[in-house]
Amino acid sequence: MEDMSRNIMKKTEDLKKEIKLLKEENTKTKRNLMWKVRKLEKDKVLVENEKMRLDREVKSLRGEIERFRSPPLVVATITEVLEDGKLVVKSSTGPHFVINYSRLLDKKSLEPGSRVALNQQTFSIVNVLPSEKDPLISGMEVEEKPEVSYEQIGGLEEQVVEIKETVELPLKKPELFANIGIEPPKGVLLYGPPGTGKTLLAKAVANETNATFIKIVASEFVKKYIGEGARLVRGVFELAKEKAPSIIFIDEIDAIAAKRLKSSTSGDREVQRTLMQLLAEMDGFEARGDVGIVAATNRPDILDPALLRPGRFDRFIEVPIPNEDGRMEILKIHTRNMSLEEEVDIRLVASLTEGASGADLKAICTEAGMFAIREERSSVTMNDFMDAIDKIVGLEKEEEVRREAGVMYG
Ligand SMILES: Nc1ncnc2c1ncn2[C@@H]1O[C@H](COP(=O)(O)OP(=O)(O)OP(=O)(O)O)[C@@H](O)[C@H]1O
Repeated sequence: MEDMSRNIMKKTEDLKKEIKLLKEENTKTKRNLMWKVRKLEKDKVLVENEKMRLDREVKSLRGEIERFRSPPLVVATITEVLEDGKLVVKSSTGPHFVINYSRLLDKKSLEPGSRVALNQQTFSIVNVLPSEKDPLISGMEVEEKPEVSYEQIGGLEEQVVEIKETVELPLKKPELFANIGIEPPKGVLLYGPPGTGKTLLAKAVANETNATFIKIVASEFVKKYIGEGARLVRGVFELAKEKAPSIIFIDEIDAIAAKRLKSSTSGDREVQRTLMQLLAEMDGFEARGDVGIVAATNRPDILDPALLRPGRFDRFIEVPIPNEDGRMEILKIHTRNMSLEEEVDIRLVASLTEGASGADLKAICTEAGMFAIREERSSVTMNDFMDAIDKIVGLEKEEEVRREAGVMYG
């Protein structure tokens, strides 16, 4: 009896153990299954995302195919807007058409001169096109009366007097020259290192004479508009006459007016043609008229003497790197509106910046201001200026090393 009861107990024990094991196994399996379900759910989301992405790609490729399949559109220019909701357009292939247009189009953009794209079969307007950009305009800067006055130019008193006499006076009082019986200079050449204020001087003259300032960068012209230089020069002079009084400022003139080299590539010939056109334009107009011509270069030594003959650029004004007093004047101008700590000694900044151009000094002031802003201060300290000098002078040195192969002005 006792044996039996022990046996039963043992069996019960074993069964309990087995149940416990099974329970544990069950929990494990459950956990595994849950983990698998979660993973599958994650995979599902990934697959769904991927599907969405592929759907989008298919859609965009379909659009692309559609675009390739659609017939080309005809470009036309509106010549007349008729009263009954119709337009007369001149297609780029020649003929004129009278067409209807959708009321959904912005009526304001449909005016004579606007360019539109037409469906080849139905001749309905598919698109109003942006106006054609004249390459002449994108190669030049045109400013009606620039906002630069002589007070914003530091350390160039003599140059200001000279430019007033040679460019401003003939524009303002041509009769003075006529009475005395002399021709004022036609073109004035400003020469000196980069960033010394040549553009500023030309802009200030334009401001003083209420003239339109038309700036072209000769090197850009040669690079961007191959084969078009001469036409563009003509265009610039035409525009200057149209907008008169005006000042034409030709920056980096050496790019089109370097001494003629013996070897002549097609690029050289193109530059030659541009220069010839410039000379022809200068020869063809009245010095006492209302267009002033100012050119600038860092390399006066390489200019073609033909350009410097009387009646062309026959006045030269040197715009040098400022001396200490000049630097002081320029620093005063650029710190005029800055909030400075009392300790800031501009004279010391001027004495520590030997060799800096006006543009460098402006950069030093801006950088000093940036140091203060970065440290969330509301005024600039002497330390900020010292750090700024280090930074800008350091950059200059790097630049010098990079340029070391080129022969520079001075
Ligand atoms: N004499 C100066 N007085 C005050 N600011 C100056 C002076 N020179 C240069 N600057 C500052 O540097 C900037 C660049 O000068 P600017 O464009 O006149 O030089 P640039 O001689 O025409 O140079 P580049 O030969 O590179 O065309 C000016 O906008 C001005 O802020």
